[in-house]
Order: sequence, then structure tokens, then C-alpha cells
Amino acid sequence: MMHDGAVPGGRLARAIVPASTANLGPGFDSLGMALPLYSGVAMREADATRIQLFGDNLEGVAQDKSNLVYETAQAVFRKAGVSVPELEIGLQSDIPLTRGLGSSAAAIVGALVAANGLIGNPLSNDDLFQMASALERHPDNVGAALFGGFVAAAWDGERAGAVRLEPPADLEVLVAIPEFELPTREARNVLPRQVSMEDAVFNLSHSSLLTAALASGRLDLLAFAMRDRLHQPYRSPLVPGMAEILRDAPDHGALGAVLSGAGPTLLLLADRTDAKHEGLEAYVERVMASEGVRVKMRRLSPCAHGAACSVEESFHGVMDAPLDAWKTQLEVKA
Ligand SMILES: Nc1ncnc2c1ncn2[C@@H]1O[C@H](COP(=O)(O)OP(=O)(O)O)[C@@H](O)[C@H]1O
Ligand SMILES: N[C@@H](CCOP(=O)(O)O)C(=O)O
Repeated sequence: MMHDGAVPGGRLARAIVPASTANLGPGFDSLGMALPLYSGVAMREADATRIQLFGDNLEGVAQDKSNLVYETAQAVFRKAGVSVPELEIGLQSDIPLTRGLGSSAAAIVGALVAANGLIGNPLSNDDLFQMASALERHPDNVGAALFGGFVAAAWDGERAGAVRLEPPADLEVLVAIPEFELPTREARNVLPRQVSMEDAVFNLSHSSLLTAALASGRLDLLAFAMRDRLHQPYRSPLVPGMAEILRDAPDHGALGAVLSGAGPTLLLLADRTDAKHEGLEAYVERVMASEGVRVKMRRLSPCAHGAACSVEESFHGVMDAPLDAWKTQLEVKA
């Protein structure tokens, strides 16, 4: 553990963090699930700050000290009482930005675990989760990114709590990622300031049922339990085709269909042992195409593990080792 601000020259910390889908319908700002697309953060002390972006997914991300990863790393150093003002940072990502797949949560969590690793891990996982929740301001994505699996979480503005659960083994996850971006801030701005008691009760009962159904493998309850009245009705006009797909996907073999996080990605759950959902991808593409929206479809499994970090004591190479090489090194299985 280091408390005097000294960081050994040449030490490199590398973190790899899964994508996440938040809300799962009714669990607004509280349920999240990790998905096997990854964001990578490499970091070492430097004479002057330099932020490098690798790959095609990070276009437009800031390369000065306003960068989310740089700012988050500084928050770790402040909390740990050390000073590391200048950093060389290398970033890469499989997670498309501003699509509702938790890219900002992965960047925050990656910065937290890498910065903590760089200074010898003085902060606990819970410290990192508290910081991540306060920075992202909702704990669903950051909980899943940090702990993996399926996470039920709450944040009251000061303290966050989370429980990680194993997702059902037969759960298949289909994501339909539209080509257009929808920043989370914009998708939160369309939400009402107040909701009725009836809608609040609807959501908390469905969210509780969904959590219990996922925890106990009751896939038959998902279509019923994944209904929501707090955010999807208001966000639906922002995503052409969403209302139709959420309504009709169960007729095409989905166990449930929801907006992923704040959108615009749609998330469809299916039972991999049941052939009924074979036509689901084609159905979703057809509806989106009829609205003039191109989507990239990905068939995934829930990701059981959360963020992983490695520290090399005397690193002299370049920082752009391909993400796949990090995955192998950190024994992260896609
Ligand atoms: N690897 C990264 N490094 C720095 N900033 C990032 C990174 N990934 C995402 N971000 C920031 O997060 C923003 C996207 O956040 P947000 O609108 O919440 O969408 P998402 O659903 O992808 O999390 C990006 O525009 C960028 O500013
Ligand atoms: N609960 C948040 C989740 C935002 O997730 P993101 O992946 O879209 O950033 C919300 O619904 O606003």
C-alpha cells in the first residue's frame, strides 16, 4: 500500500470491464446485467498527460484532462491521499458509445480499478462501488460493470448497496443496437418529475418479481415481470420501432423485450434451449427497417465476471495491446 504519493516508474495498470444493460424494464436505476463486450483502460504515471484512443469505437472522446477516465482516476488518487497528476492513458472499447450499453459506466469502473491498482489497491471494492455510483449517479450499470452477473442495487444520493446474483444459465441475450446515438442525459430529460402512486406500485412490484424470477430461474415469468411504467413509455418516441417490438416480441419467441438502459439499444431475452426464438433477429431487423433504422444485432450471454485488473511492475512497451490479448491475460472469457 502506498500513501506518500510515490508511484514506481514503469508500473502499468490495465483494467478490462464488461458492458452492462440497465433497468431490465421495471428496475429503473436499480437492476443491471453485465454483457460480454469490453472496455479497456491502461494507465501509468507520466511526465505530461497523454490520452490515446485505439480502435473505432471511441471517436469524439476527450483527449485532455476533461476525459472521464482521467477525471475518475484523479478522484481515486484524492481519496487515497496520493498525488499522480500526470498520466499516460490508453483506451479501447468494444462497447458502442451512447447506445444504452453502459460505455460511461465501463469507463468509470475501468478508471477506478486501474487507478487503484496503479497505487497498490488502497481502496476496497466497496469504496470503488460507492465512488462509481456517485459519479454515474445510478448504480445499476456500475454495479454490473464492477461485480458482473445480474445486480440489484440502490443509491440514495449518499450511499449505494448492491447484491450480485448469478444470471440463469439458459438465458440468451439479444441486443439490437441502432446506428443512431442517444446520450443518457437526453433520455433522462424526457422523464416526468413526478409519477402516480399507481405507476410507482406497478414498477416496484414488477421489479421485485423480476429479481426473484431471475434469481430462481423462473424464465416463464419474464414477459409478465419485465413491464415498466416509469421510463419506457416516455422514452419510446425517441426510438422508432420500440413500442411495437416491446409489445410483440414475445409472439416471436422472446421471453421479454425492453429498452437497454436509457436506449436506443433494445434488449430481448430468450431461452437458449427453446427453438421458438429462432426468427427473433429477423423480426427485429424487419420492424426497425420499416422505420428506416439500421440495427446491428448481437447474440450474447450474460457476463458472469465484473471488472478485472492487472499491474505490471516494469512495463516498457506501447499501450495498444489488442483488447483480445488483455482478455486472455486477465482470463476474461468472452
Ligand atoms: N472509454 C471511455 N473513455 C472516456 N470517456 C468515455 C469512454 N466511454 C464512454 N465515455 C463517455 O461516456 C459518454 C457516453 O455516456 P452515456 O451517454 O451515458 O452513454 P452509454 O449508454 O454508452 O453509457 C461518451 O460520450 C463519453 O463522453
Ligand atoms: N438507469 C439509467 C441507465 C442508463 O444507462 P446507459 O447505459 O444508457 O447509460 C437510465 O435509465 O437512465
